[in-house]
Amino acid sequence: MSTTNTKLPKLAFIGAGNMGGAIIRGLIRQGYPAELILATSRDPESLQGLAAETGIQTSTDNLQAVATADLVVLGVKPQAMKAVCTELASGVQARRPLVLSIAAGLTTEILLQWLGGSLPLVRSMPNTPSLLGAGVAGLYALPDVTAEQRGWVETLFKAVGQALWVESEVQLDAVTAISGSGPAYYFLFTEALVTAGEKLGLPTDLARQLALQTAAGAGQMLVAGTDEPAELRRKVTSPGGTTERAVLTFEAADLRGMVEAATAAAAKRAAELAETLKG
Ligand SMILES: NC(=O)C1=CN([C@@H]2O[C@H](COP(=O)(O)OP(=O)(O)OC[C@H]3O[C@@H](n4cnc5c(N)ncnc54)[C@H](O)[C@@H]3O)[C@@H](O)[C@H]2O)C=CC1
Ligand SMILES: O=C(O)[C@@H]1CCC=N1
Repeated sequence: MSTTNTKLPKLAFIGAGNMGGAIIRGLIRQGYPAELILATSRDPESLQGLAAETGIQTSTDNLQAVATADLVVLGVKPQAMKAVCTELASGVQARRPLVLSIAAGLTTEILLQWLGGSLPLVRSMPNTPSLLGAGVAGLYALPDVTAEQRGWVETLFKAVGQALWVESEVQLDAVTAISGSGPAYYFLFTEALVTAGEKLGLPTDLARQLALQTAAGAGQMLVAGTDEPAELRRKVTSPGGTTERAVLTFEAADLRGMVEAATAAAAKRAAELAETLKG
């Protein structure tokens, strides 16, 4: 990233916890100028730590933070969002920066209502592998977001992984169900694999190492993209062999049906969250 480009936007992160902090660290790693990043938080100690590590500016005054920003990142928990948006409303309506929400569930309609009226707004759904630069985020922009502003948002998320746009806002509930919550599904499967290894007689540490490295290796093969997931599976599955028995057991227990039911429940919950928090 060019550090001499005068068009780089000035960023204000309102809430710099796990996710906001990960994006800030990613931007700094990519060479984004620290003096163009300001972050606020309710946790002064972690904010000081982040500032010492990255050289960014910090403040505990949210309104002051947005007063000079081109892009305001709303990085607080969904439950804290109403209070934060209401506090920011006068500042963002006066300055009219691009606003980016990373909160699960909360719709653009609700956010704009809390922010005091229309604004250029992007909703996103990142995921926790962003902490390691291996995230993926689904993004939805309101029609008045400019191409340049879309570019700013892509810069942010590409600093911690991939950034993919969706056409309609309702698709973000599906993104939440697949990739937002998705890391937890792989962690759950890995937990189950460790327990199964123990039950088959392996020491816990060995079962753990085998399961973890298998997850990492399989993940690397998937993203290498040389074969589709189904083809990769077929290549492990020797006819009449061990994998075939295991896969048939999964299919007989309707693993695919379980995945569909689980992700449908997550998507439904994303929609419910918005209703619950609307207040
Ligand atoms: N954890 C996950 O897997 C994912 C989380 N998200 C979303 O990211 C958002 C943030 O989540 P995390 O980073 O995990 O939470 P976190 O609790 O680590 O960070 C929240 C930050 O907001 C700050 N904060 C709280 N109230 C504030 C206020 N009034 N003014 C300024 N700062 C304030 C806290 O001090 C903290 O720094 C949430 O809205 C969540 O829905 C999105 C995708 C995945
Ligand atoms: O579980 C949740 O509600 C959040 C959104 C996606 C991941 N964590």
